[in-house]
Amino acid sequence: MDAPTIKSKFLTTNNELGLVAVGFSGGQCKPGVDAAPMALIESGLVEQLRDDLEYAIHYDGQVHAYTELMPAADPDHRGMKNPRAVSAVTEQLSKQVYAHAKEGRFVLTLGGDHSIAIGTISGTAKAIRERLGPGREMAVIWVDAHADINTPETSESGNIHGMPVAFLTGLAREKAGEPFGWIGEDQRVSVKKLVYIGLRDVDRGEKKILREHGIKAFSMHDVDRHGIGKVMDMALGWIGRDTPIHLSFDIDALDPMWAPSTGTAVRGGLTLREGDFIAECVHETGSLVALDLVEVNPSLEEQGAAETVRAGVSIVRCALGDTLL
Ligand SMILES: NC(=[NH2+])NCCC[C@H](N)C(=O)O
Ligand SMILES: [Mn+2]
Ligand SMILES: [Mn+2]
Repeated sequence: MDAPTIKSKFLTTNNELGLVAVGFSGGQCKPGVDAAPMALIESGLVEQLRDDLEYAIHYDGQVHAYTELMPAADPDHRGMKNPRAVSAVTEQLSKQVYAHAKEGRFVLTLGGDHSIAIGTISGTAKAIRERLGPGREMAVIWVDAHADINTPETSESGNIHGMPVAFLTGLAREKAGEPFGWIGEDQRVSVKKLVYIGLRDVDRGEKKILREHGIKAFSMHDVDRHGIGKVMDMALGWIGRDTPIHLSFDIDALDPMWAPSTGTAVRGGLTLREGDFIAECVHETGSLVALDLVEVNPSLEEQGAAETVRAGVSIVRCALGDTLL
């Protein structure tokens, strides 16, 4: 197979990829999502990226569980569960992702629950700001059944995987000394540069936030009305050309028919092809600088675990330039 021709114009090295495997589940309550990176890697993802898609892969060979960072005690804070654990993991992950992005590598992070995006997006946002200079902001495409934009106060669950976007946009903030006080201005992204695709289970408080801040969101209703092709044109049009893109893909954006093994499955989702198509379109922009794949939980719906892993591998391949022909 020929090497893919489009790789990101924002990377200094056109085929180098930093891979971070994050075996962390503390942003929600169900064990098992920490096993996803190993399951994805065991299914041959790394070899496929190296041999089929011709990336030079920088990977430390570890699934990070960050056990050395786990606090002895972690009482709730502003209603958040495991705040210090999630904070410690995401702060460390942010440095790892930043180090890859700073070298001009594409950064692929395999989660883990979606709280880890606090680490990944803060890391790329900082590196991109430094590399492109002031005034150049990164965009985020968040593909998910959920908006994950609860503040600690609006959240009904206290699970931090439902809050990463609030911390990353500064809608939720903490002071120095509080768990998420480490997130600095240079690590945040603008609500104007955020686009959602696939939403269908958004909490009441989140809907209010989306409305009040004019956040661009394409729900499943929009996908049904316009088709995924038009939705992608609109989503990418909103972001504009020449803006680096971080794609954060929650596998629960897909319908449980294709991805049943995930902690908060919601019916009425994207088909496998629609998910792959989103990833293909984002790749085609030539602006993709990082990808997260999160919320695969091989221990749930064991019948469907292999299929869910396969769906995850497919999304990653498409985002990294795999083509059908
Ligand atoms: N990353 C996810 N799967 N998030 C699900 C979030 C569900 C719900 N909105 C909450 O705040 O708890
Ligand atoms: Mn979700
Ligand atoms: Mn999510």
